[in-house]
Amino acid sequence: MVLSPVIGKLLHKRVVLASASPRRREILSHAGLRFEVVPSRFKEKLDKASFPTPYAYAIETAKQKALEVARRMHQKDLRAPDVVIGADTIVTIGGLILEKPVDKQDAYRMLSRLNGKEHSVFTGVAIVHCCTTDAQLDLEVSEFHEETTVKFSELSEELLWEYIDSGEPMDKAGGYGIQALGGMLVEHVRGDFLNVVGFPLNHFCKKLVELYYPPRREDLQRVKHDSIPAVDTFENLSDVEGSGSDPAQGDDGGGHGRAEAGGDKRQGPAGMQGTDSTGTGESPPPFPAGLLELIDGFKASKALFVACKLNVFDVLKDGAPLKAMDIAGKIDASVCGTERLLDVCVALGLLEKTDRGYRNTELADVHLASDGEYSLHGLAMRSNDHFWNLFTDLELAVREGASAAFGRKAEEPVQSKHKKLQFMRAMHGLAMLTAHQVATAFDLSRFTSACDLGGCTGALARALTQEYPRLKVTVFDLPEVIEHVTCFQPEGRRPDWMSFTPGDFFKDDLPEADLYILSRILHEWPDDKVCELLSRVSSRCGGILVAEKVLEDKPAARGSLPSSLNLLVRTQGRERSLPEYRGLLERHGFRDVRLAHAGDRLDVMLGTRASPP
Ligand SMILES: O=c1[nH]cc([C@@H]2O[C@H](COP(=O)(O)OP(=O)(O)OP(=O)(O)O)[C@@H](O)[C@H]2O)c(=O)[nH]1
Repeated sequence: MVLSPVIGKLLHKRVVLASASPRRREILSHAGLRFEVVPSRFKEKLDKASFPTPYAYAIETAKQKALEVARRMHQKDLRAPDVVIGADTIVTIGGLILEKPVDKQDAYRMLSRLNGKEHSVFTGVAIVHCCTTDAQLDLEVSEFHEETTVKFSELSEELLWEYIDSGEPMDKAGGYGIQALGGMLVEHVRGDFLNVVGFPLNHFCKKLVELYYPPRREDLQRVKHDSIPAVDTFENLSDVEGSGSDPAQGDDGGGHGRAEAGGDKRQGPAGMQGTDSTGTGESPPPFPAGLLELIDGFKASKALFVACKLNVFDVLKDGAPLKAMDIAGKIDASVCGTERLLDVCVALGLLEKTDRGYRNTELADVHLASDGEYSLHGLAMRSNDHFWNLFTDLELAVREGASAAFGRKAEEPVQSKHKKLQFMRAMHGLAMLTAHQVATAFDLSRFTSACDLGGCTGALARALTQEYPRLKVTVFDLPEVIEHVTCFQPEGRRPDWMSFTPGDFFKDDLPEADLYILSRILHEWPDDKVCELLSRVSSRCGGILVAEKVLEDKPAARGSLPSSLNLLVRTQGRERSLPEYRGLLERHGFRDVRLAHAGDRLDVMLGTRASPP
């Protein structure tokens, strides 16, 4: 039985499910779809940091899975199937993406993170239409994602381990299977259940409707865009030639008068099948959803900045949900404006809306309230107050080059106390997120003293002293920075085991150290200044630890692009590749320069030299 008429549209096509997931196979075959299964060989190793959202990552992975199968099948038979379906399911919590656990400990880490909390499950789906002409493969990809929110009960350690020992978590995103034993861990689900299991069937059908029945212009006014047509709207939808009852063929078999001259044939994705759904003789291109999202991206950023500036996430932190009117009162803003801003924050995944009002998502609680240990509120504020304006000069910076733009409106002298603190908060938020990974990227136990040049609030220095209790660490930064470091220390006072020394690393004497650290410093400067700084440290130490996002050989990863433009509008510096960093370090006597990844946003290089006599 085929309940959904759009599934019927695929019945006479050669459909391939590019997935090894038994759940996806089951969901689609229960829906009446006939297909072959060809598991994808695509390695799920895309750089998560290079995607603007977790779902963009899931969509891209789904797409690559499907494309790999389409291309492989085409190569083998010189004929690809008509349609290849790929999917990828991920779990996100607190900004982290969880996939399938690699072992029991990993499953334990995942389930402990989810324990007692709410998280999101995203499935990205790609529907690839293939067309082979003269042995040439032409592919058209349609993609979408679905989000479902799942809340776990508070679970005991014993129960978690019992569940892990059942073996169920191992091949499941986030380490649980909601359809089986894992269902017992779940308190509630908001959204499509099957999406959690691995395939958002409902959205898939809507997408097929969009692809196979693009609305005619006159219908646009009366058909709600995203609804699945009722079964009686498209009766007898067989693709069999001469069936005579496809409404697209223009007879009256339930076709509801769609037979006008030049009417749409509604056979599938317009681009692939030359369908004329506009009546103008030209096929409309695929809907450029990603591009539109990009065009609107600045509005999303600004909404986030304004919500931070108005302290929306502070008002809602750890508290009961509040209605728009109450929030408006607390942030001193209009009710209608506040409500719109709150709804946008819901759409962006920063807030949740329930019958009782709005509340922070975990992401907002951890990163957007101003007082958390891992708060990025300072970074959002600096982006709003400083980078936003600088980016209005991007065109000029591109036309004239960094050196011409630099100095005109570039880096502001960090003048007022407010600005200084905002700068430090932004740096502190970023450093806190990566400090542990930078500190542990290499074994530094052979060094006895370290100096973090431009170490700002000492976030990295603190992580180093925690990792190497015998390491004596000095933070060296400008006097106007050192003046304010105390308020960033957890105990509200400077710790005894670290020292802070004020100075300018281009001009003043540097503290003696065995290891010099330059974290996010070198990219701020052009090569001549980098050389000046490296020659100041090279003769005095046994090693150098440099933390930067290293440009890869392939076209720049998306994650490093905004930073690269940031440097263009703001400084004369630039991001560099590993050979470039290696060249600079080797020129100053550092040998054996090694690279380690410290998470998605930062890489660490360690270079050593024979200790000075
Ligand atoms: O509650 C549940 N949550 C998730 C699952 C299953 O988890 C996996 C997710 O992994 P992925 O999307 O990478 O898919 P694979 O299994 O590796 O198959 P592919 O060949 O398509 O890459 C998926 O199987 C979900 O069904 C679950 O069962 N319950």
